[in-house]
Amino acid sequence: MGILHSFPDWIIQVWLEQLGLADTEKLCEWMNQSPTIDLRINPLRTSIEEVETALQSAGVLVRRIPYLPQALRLIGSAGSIQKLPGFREGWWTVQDSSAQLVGHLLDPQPGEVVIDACAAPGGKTTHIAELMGDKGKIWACDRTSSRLRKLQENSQRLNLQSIQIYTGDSRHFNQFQNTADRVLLDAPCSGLGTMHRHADARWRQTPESVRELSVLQQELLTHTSTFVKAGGVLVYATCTLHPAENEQVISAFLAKSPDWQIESPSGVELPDSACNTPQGWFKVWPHRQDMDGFFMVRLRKTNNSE
Ligand SMILES: C[S@@+](CC[C@H](N)C(=O)[O-])C[C@H]1O[C@@H](n2cnc3c(N)ncnc32)[C@H](O)[C@@H]1O
Repeated sequence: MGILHSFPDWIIQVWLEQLGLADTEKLCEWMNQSPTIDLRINPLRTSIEEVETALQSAGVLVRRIPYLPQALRLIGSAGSIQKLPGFREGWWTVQDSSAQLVGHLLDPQPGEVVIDACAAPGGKTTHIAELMGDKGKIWACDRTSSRLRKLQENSQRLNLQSIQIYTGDSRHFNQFQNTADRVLLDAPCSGLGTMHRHADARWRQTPESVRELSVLQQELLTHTSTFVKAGGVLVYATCTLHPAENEQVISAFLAKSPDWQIESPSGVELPDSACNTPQGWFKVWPHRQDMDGFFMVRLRKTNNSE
């Protein structure tokens, strides 16, 4: 039981209800390990083979990651990330594997209009641009301008042209109604799936802050869903493992939105045990997949909706 005490009781309770004791202990052990560093290769600038060779020549060990043909995991200490070969050239971005899965679930196509409603600092926006071959239009919205500056820097470093930035609250944008082929809502959340990356994160949130986040998430989902054209797609994602911010947000939305349904992805590979929810949403438990905790679901607006 010792390892459980390194997390607040209410968080342990949330996990015990979903996992049982033995699995919760494994999750806590995983969350107490040092975080791994994954790279997402920018295929518009280089190839995974070229990055592997450059890193190995600099003495950095890497391995490939199942399910993700453009991803590498750094093995052991790599020193300063920004000094590694290929960083300044825009060959790659640091992004955990589970966050990379979100872009694949969205599955954006060249020439489409995509709205990234909570975009900064742009890990997923830049992935979307790469997946679209930098062809099409991506509206990157966020209410935090300091984080949007980071997004601007990242897209310049990666030499991406298709991203247009909007500062503001995505619950109040009115100019995007029925304009997007796809919307990504990577919602603000309690971050219970990434606590190993932020030393203070496990103490920062409370049950009350989770309740407030859940309300914000539902408001964001309700409004940003209106951005999607009939027949289009919305992916909702968080890096938390709290049902009140995930399953319950989606269930509440679907209950009042008859023109929306969950869609199982085709042509997208996700780790098996993360795919296996009967409801169709994906939950990445870190200790099972060896990647950050994530929740993601693809929703489709039916063709006959306005
Ligand atoms: C999980 S982070 C997004 C991470 C980003 N998608 C990425 O992959 O780099 C959530 C973001 O939501 C933004 N945010 C929170 N509330 C918002 C709102 N009402 N409207 C727009 N952005 C919001 C925060 O500023 C934060 O940047």
